[in-house]
Amino acid sequence: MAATHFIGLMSGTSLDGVDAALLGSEEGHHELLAGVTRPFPPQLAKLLSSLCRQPEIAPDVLAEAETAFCQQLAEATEALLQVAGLDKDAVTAVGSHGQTIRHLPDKGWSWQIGSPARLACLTGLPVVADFRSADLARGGQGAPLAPAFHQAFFSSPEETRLVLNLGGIANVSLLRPDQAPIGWDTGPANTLLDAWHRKHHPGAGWDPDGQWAASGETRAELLQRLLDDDYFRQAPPKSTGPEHFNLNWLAKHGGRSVSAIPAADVQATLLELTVQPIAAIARAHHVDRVIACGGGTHNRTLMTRLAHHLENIPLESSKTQGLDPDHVESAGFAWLAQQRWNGLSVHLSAVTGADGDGTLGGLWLP
Ligand SMILES: Nc1ncnc2c1ncn2[C@@H]1O[C@H](COP(=O)(O)OP(=O)(O)OP(=O)(O)O)[C@@H](O)[C@H]1O
Ligand SMILES: CC(=O)N[C@H]1[C@@H]2OC[C@@H](O2)[C@@H](O)[C@@H]1O[C@H](C)C(=O)O
Repeated sequence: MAATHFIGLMSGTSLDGVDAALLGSEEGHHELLAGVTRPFPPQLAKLLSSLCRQPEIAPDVLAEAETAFCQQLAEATEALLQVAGLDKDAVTAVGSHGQTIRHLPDKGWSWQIGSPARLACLTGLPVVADFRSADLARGGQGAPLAPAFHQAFFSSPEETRLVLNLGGIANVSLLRPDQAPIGWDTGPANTLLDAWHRKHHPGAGWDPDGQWAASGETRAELLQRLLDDDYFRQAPPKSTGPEHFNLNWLAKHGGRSVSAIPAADVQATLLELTVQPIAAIARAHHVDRVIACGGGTHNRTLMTRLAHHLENIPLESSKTQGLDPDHVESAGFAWLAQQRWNGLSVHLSAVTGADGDGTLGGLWLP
């Protein structure tokens, strides 16, 4: 069978830009052939961030953001093809996640912008998009979707593996030999760390290498207050987003100590809030290995603290398995596009709690 090429586009909850991946597949074997990350122009990042936070959204502002966002998706596709040295005729389709503006699965919906029809027109390529709606319509959370791809790419017949995405939100996939994957969002990964850092270092996107967090001291009482949120206790299926974990949440759950202690101590405590629930999951499921991806893998303090809490469980970057940690999510949407193109069901109901499995996403032709 000849090799096929699918492109995946993802821009996540961190609102840092578009990740694009080119996935080559041949006889069930998948390979990341190229990946690019294009930061959003600052104006667009600001606009998207306000849409994600504002309780009310004006249609004109939304349309403006969506149009500019689609342009970024098309430019990322173009840049990817150039880096890969591939003619677009060799690409079967583009899988486009879109930008999540709201994720409220308990109300039965999750909303991603990024008009697939416009993108198909701009790129001249078929586009597969709207990956979450069918699962939500079947009563599922509509997230996380990555566990199916993680199973296809990272599973082992001998080992129980935990694949961990450290984006704005953290999500895990538990891959056990000969079993369907399960997975869920564990809570915040970088979203609170970024927001708290930005509040105290205006203009700086994130805490480089977690240096500020490393300069602070974890406050056990504050950590316990934050861990008392029901989300951490809730059994899967579950998914979340910055709609829940944001600075208002921190103020509400942290109480007076958030403003009374040094800001660096709050950052150190938020870092523990990210790593401790994840490590507890890995230990409880006796996993043989944790494979990490997402931007948080670049935060050395976060990775060091996670390794500490994992005790003797090996922690490695997805790079050691042949997949750049910055392109796992986008590669996942290339893979999901391939499943949809081939009319294949994606087995995610054990993850999302949907009534059953089925195809995910719709198809837009140029
Ligand atoms: N050098 C670094 N030091 C510290 N943090 C970093 C570094 N590089 C990236 N990050 C973190 O990674 C985040 C981006 O991660 P990523 O692109 O995986 O998130 P996302 O895909 O937008 O989120 P999600 O997976 O929730 O949708 C940044 O916002 C930042 O917090
Ligand atoms: C609604 C939404 O955009 N959710 C994202 C977010 O980012 C990480 C986590 O929360 C995960 O649930 C999901 O993304 C990945 C790609 C997923 O669906 O698996």
